[in-house]
Amino acid sequence: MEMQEGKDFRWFDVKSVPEGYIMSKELRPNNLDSSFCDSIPIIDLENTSIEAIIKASQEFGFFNVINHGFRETTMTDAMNVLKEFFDMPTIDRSGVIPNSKNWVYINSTDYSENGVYLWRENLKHPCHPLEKCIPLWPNKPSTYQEVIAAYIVEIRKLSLRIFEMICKGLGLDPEYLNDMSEVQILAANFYPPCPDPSLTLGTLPHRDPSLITILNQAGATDLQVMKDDEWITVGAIPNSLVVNIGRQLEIISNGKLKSVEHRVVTNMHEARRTLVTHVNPSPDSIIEPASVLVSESEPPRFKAFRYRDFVASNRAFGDYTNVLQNGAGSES
Ligand SMILES: O=C(O)CCC(=O)C(=O)O
Ligand SMILES: [Fe+2]
Repeated sequence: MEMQEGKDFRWFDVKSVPEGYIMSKELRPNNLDSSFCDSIPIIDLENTSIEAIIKASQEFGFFNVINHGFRETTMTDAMNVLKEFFDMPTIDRSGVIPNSKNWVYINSTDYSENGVYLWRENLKHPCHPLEKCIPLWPNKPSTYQEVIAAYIVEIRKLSLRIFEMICKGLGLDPEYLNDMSEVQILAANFYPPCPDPSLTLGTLPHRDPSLITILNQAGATDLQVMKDDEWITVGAIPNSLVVNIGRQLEIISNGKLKSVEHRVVTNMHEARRTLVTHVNPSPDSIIEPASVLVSESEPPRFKAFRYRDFVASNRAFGDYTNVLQNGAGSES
């Protein structure tokens, strides 16, 4: 990071996209006007049916949840502390301690995919067991630990409600998913404005390695989901949370629920900040199609594996698997 005349210049303070950030032709979003749409289903949690959640999870793999029961301040405080974190001088954000049981802050040029940098900065840390993890999180801004802990507690409650409905809808024991899951990882992203969004990506197309992921995009757009071979943009609904089905839940449901590709594009005008919580199986759980969903006429479509092995062989958390998967609770 260069310091000139006392100002903390940052990588995105540029008039054109530096070469290192230009995606290959196949990955570039090119025309971003075509696909605006807010048609991922909206689930009003106080007034919904189990069928609506199952249908959304089958057709889109994504839904937008409103009336989720969060106190509004829990959401806004979390987004505010995130803004403060990413606005701090670079030196205060640098918490990368490879292979330690700690948090990682990834500047755009610390990490490249396919040799190209993503247009984002990223903070990740483990969240389970919560009490042990909290003191290891960033302590600048000074309210970070307290505010994010309150957010994680609410996310856990929400994930339990959603899991119970999904279990009922699939015909599983209502506790099936609750018993095997934890809010394990928080990923906070900062996507600054970009001078040419047709050339860059904030996040490459991927499917989540989680059971479900709960995303707070604070009313911003730029998240796109693959539907019928086209990218559709997830609309901005104030105070909503975006839920998506991860690969593990697709497998447990024997393919009934879909884990769908998504990506983040950039925009010229406004920074996007997101708080992403991955609700994952515990590392030693065995993932396989639930036995009640398998029969002679519906054979298992996936083989059983240990979640820990899935993470390792898919490099599911990139270069930081040790830090993130082992977390504070692990002996290893
Ligand atoms: O930041 C976002 O909007 C999405 C990030 C994402 O897809 C992920 O962390 O899995
Ligand atoms: Fe994702």
